[in-house]
Amino acid sequence: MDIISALFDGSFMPHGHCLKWQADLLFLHVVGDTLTVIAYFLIPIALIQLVRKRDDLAFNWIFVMFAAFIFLCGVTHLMALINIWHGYYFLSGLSKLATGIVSIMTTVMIVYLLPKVIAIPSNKDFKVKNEQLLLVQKELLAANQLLEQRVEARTKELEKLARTDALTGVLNRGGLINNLTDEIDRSVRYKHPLSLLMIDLDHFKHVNDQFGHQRGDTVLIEAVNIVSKASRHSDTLGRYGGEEFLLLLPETNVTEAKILAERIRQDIEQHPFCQDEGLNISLTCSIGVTEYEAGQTQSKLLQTVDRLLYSAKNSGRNRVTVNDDIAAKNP
Ligand SMILES: Nc1nc2c(ncn2[C@@H]2O[C@H](COP(=O)(O)OP(=O)(O)OP(=O)(O)O)[C@@H](O)[C@H]2O)c(=O)[nH]1
Repeated sequence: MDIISALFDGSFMPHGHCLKWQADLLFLHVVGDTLTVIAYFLIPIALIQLVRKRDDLAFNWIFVMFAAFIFLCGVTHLMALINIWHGYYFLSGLSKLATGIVSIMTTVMIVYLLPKVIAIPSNKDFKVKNEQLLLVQKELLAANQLLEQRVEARTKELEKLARTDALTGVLNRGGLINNLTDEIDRSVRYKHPLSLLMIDLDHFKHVNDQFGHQRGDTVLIEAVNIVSKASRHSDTLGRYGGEEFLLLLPETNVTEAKILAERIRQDIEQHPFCQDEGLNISLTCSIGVTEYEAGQTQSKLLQTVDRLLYSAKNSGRNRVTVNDDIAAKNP
């Protein structure tokens, strides 16, 4: 109770006496302290507002301590203002003590925090880091594009491999069927002729039996070269089966196809196979020739050319058999 009444004991000599109640001095002190009090009470409000709105700020509790310190400074100035007319020096001393304690605590905390705050990256650091990251992102993007190009190229390569006959390098059966579908579509769309040759080496089994499987492989490769040389770039050659090949001839009618088939037959008949290995293997082939007819299905077309090939075989081999019905329409 005594402490409380001592605190609010304003009976001491007011500070105005020290200033001799001189108006200009009073004016200076009153205006100076009033402005300081207003500022020191407003700054903590702003700091508390900042902490409330930006709870992500690092070490934001130091702003609260700073707000308390400035508020107490404001109280001290307020007391100085009051003490011009009243003598509340205990209360004034108490406010100074509180300000001192909070100031010291804030100072200690600032000293403790200083290295940590200095270590926080500056805007300039962030800018540099950001530029580095953008550069890395650019490099990653370029690497990704390169990777995508390589994957695309590799995929194309693999797709090509999947459609290629490993021994002869021409299309395999799957690839041939794909191309035939496309060629039929083109032929239907543009009403252009499309012919088909099915070429089968005669008695090829004998080559294998007599000269070995490896030489048989060489014969197949050479036969492919002969057919490729005889045909156009726009023609498509593929291996349909073991020693059976299919040649697709776009923009070619059955009459023209027959001429080509005959040339291929002769080229194979006249070619000395396996010459590089010191041999001179003679071989003939049989060829079925037909032309795509409007409305015909792909399987019907293949059946027709297959039937013609076997007709050539049955007629004694080493010959070309043409679909006469169509040939009659293309004299
Ligand atoms: N070397 C080799 N031989 C193959 C390959 N594919 C199939 N053959 C052989 O080709 C031969 C085909 O024999 P056949 O179907 O009796 O036909 P062919 O002997 O040519 O008789 P025709 O067709 O009736 O004139 C078989 O001996 C198969 O082993 C291959 O990739 N390499």
